[in-house]
Amino acid sequence: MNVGDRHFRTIWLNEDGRSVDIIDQRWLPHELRVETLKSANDAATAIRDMWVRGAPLIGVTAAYGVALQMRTDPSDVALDAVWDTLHATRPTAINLKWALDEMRALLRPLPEAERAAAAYRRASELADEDVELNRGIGRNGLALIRAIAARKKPGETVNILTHCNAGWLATVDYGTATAPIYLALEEGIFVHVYVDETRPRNQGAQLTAWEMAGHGVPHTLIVDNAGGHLMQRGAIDMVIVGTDRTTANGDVCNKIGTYLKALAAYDNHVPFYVALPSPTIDWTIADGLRDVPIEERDGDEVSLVWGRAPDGTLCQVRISPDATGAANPAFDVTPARLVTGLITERGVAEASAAGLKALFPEKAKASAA
Ligand SMILES: CSC[C@H]1O[C@H](OP(=O)(O)O)[C@H](O)[C@@H]1O
Repeated sequence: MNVGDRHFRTIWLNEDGRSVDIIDQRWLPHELRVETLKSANDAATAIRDMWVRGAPLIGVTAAYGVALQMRTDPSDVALDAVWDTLHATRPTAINLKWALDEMRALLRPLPEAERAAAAYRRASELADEDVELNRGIGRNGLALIRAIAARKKPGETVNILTHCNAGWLATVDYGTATAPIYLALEEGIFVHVYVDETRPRNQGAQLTAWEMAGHGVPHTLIVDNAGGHLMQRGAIDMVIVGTDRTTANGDVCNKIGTYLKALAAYDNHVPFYVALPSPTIDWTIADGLRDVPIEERDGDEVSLVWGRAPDGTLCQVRISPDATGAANPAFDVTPARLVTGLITERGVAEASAAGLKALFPEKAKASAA
């Protein structure tokens, strides 16, 4: 997306043709910092410590991490070791394993001398494919926004709530939940986005709000607990969120707090959509509550908050007593029954095994549902 007059992706090959540049998202919205990953371990750190985050972007970063390793040591042992190292960084987003499996399946049969070039090529392809998948999600989600706009009076706004950041910063470009919003704005539809701050790391307040402001999308930051209140008062026309792993029967794992939004939407008859590229579907599991691993992150992410001090410096402040420990589950699971539809690159699927198989028939045999 454009940042000022410069187009950015979230990750790209450095001009040296070997290292990999990323936007280090920890410092947004206050500073746009680019970091250079020079090794697979750098890529692992960037994923684990959330310099980059978001399921599709995690996958592409891991793919480049494999390429960085193949340039250093293209052996089978190194290939397996880097798969293990990168896979261990974060447990929930299925795109991580999907990308690592893609890379290993490609590289294993190749002579070692050919592996580095093939790995960089494939990582670049995965990045480009992500952009195209998101464009497809955008087109399919746009139709839903158009339909809501058509039921409104001329000039009335379509009010959309989103949780966390499933924007271009969570992918290589365009985003998943935000792709339809960007297209709606470009089409002249009056859209407005309520942005959940999304505690504890505030991906909404820091990242989604930054994206919306940068792209000129009218938006309002709200605390996570305000969404139900707004839905009760008819202020929300639809909810669009992303996902880190959706099961074969449509259970949706996403940032903590998503389930509560889905409950409020269900109770207030607000359409609740989930935007996802097909690599985010885990066809091997059906029961999300039972089978999706939920990442438990450091409690300090709850107790400490980053921000800009009055003197302009970035700092962390503690918001709870030193003696108070904090629990920090990073994701929750929304049962398929609460999901209105899954916006994919191939169309909008019912959140069910049948709905997903109808759009992805080639996955039917592999489906656990
Ligand atoms: C398009 S995937 C975005 C997804 O990833 C976020 O999690 P995190 O920031 O911890 O990587 C969040 O669940 C978003 O919905």
